[in-house]
Amino acid sequence: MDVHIPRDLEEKVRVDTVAREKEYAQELQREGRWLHLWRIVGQYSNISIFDVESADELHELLWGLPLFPYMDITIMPLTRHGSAIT
Ligand SMILES: O=C(O)C[C@H]1C=CC(=O)O1
Repeated sequence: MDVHIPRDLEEKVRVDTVAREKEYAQELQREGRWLHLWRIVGQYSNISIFDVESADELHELLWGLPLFPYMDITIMPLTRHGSAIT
């Protein structure tokens, strides 16, 4: 996820949206649906791993992100590697 918040977005709206994003992201982590959340060093971007049942579920989850209107998201579906031991 690459975040591009417009520079002219009202400060109050930006602060509120980022706070709601954090709350939403932490709730999904507590639910076990957002397994990993890593910052890409030096960028307002993250690498995330979700555990969802379907593309529809992921779609709904991503649309619910308060920062969604300001994000470019690339999706890479993963499946378990046959040689993985964990
Ligand atoms: O900061 C980001 O990378 C965007 C987003 C993802 C989780 C969160 O709290 O904010």
